[in-house]
Amino acid sequence: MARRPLPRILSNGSAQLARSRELARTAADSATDVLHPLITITRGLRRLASAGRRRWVDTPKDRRGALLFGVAAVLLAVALAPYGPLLAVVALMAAAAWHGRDRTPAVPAGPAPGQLQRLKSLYEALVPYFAASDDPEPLYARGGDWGKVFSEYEFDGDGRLTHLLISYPAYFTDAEPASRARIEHLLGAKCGRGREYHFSWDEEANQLTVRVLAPLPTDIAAQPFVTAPGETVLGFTDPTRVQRTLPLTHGAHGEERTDVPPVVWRTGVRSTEPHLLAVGQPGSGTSTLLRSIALQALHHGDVVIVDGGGTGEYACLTGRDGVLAVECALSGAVTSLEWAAAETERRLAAASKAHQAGDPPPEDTRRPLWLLLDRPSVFTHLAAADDGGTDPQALLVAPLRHGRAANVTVVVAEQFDGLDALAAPVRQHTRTRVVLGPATAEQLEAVLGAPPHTTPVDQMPPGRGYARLGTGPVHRLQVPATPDPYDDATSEAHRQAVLDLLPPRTTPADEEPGPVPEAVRLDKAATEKVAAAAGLAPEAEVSEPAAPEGAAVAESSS
Ligand SMILES: Nc1ncnc2c1ncn2[C@@H]1O[C@H](COP(=O)(O)OP(=O)(O)OP(=O)(O)O)[C@@H](O)[C@H]1O
Repeated sequence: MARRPLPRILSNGSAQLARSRELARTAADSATDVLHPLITITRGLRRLASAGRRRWVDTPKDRRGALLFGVAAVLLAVALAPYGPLLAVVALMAAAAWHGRDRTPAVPAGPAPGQLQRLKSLYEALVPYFAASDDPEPLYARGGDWGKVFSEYEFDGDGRLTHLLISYPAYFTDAEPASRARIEHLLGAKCGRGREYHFSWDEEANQLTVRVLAPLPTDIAAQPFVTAPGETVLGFTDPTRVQRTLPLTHGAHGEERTDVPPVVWRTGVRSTEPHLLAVGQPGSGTSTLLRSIALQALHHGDVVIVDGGGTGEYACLTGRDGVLAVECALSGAVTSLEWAAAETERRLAAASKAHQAGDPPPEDTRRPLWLLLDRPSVFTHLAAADDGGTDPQALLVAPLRHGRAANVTVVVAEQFDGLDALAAPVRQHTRTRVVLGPATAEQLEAVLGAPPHTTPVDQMPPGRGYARLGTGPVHRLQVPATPDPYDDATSEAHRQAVLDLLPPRTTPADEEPGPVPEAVRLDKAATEKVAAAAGLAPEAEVSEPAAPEGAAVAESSS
């Protein structure tokens, strides 16, 4: 069957359209070239006129007459002078041309020579990772065109890259973490060490965006944070993934004000990750994080602290309103956690009775109770050494499992080498995770459950690390400086910031335990261990769970 020819408009209409568009564009370009001097002079006249108007408006009313007279005299002189009007017009045009010139700074045509060298070497470094020998049109090839793959780039004043958009071939295995990690490692090294980079992979468009992250602020001290009940600020992060900001003071004496994106952890009945595990090397700042959490928790709740480190880092909290116990010894830890387990069950039973009766949960089940455990693995080892000794972690099962409904929150801080000693329920129920201080990629992934999207930094300041709430994104984190105010090395401003946040003391002055020298504390722990080994009864016994409000301070650190 013979094919009917396509209608004319369909066969060559679009070609004609394109040709006319091209003609119109050329005509417009030529017109712009011809009219350019006219456009410049018009713009200049407009600018001169508006400058004259401004001058007139700025002149005080009593001097306007003199100004008008001056202008009229000049005009008269010009009009009477030979060739005056002609010279005046020429001068005016020259002034207009000068003022009307285009003042937008010329955009550099491309990168400076040093920057070009960096881009070229980065391209060459990526070739082995992104090239395939059987690709007929390779994006990456030795001596290839870097301009095709780096569509956006920015440099800082020192000529180092701060932003880069990289295109890569579709066959690159960007869904595999190992492949991504190789590229991220290479880019981190080639773009300059000592800075942190954020990588954002767009698998659909086959593009990778690299951004340099500004360092997180390290001079933010503990302070009252503007949060709702049930919210705890773990620290501060980048604005990339967190939209909310907190108004804060910072600087050596808290003299500056700033808005910083926080990592906010929600606890309580509606929380999906009601317990927290913080891990780090010794000295990485996990105790500081626990202290920061305790100071925030004390606004609305009660706190029990179990300190396996035994260095008295929580002594400042002893005897304060809402602090039910600060335990540094195994027997005290067991006693307090037995009480906490019983209290959790009591709260559950009371709440369920109220539900059945159609009443709201009783008031004494709603006040948040916080169990903060620093290095519980130490007590686990001590309990194992004591034949038949109770492991405090075993007492955490009820608070961990039912804490959400009973308003009981468990926070555990542990060092990397003590992670193996953590009980299964602790690992299973602590779904908010924090890693502070230096950590390998494997350690980060093991604790957080996902790798961070940023390169590790060479020098980790104390309190710096990563946080992940449940299955959410991994955030960079800087914990607010919340030092032990009894530590001599603490700066006066930070010490005062913590002292200002401490609740008033509830223990009478003569019973106040006060800060205890480390040697005494350790002696006591050792004595108890021996006593327990000899089958002696623990020194403090709490059989009934006391009501949290106004509860006596269970003190084992004095
Ligand atoms: N967020 C922070 N900001 C400023 N300094 C911090 C921060 N966190 C910790 N530090 C400082 O780092 C040091 C160690 O902190 P911290 O005692 O909290 O670490 P740790 O992990 O508990 O170590 P350890 O278990 O050995 O005591 C302290 O001198 C503390 O002041």
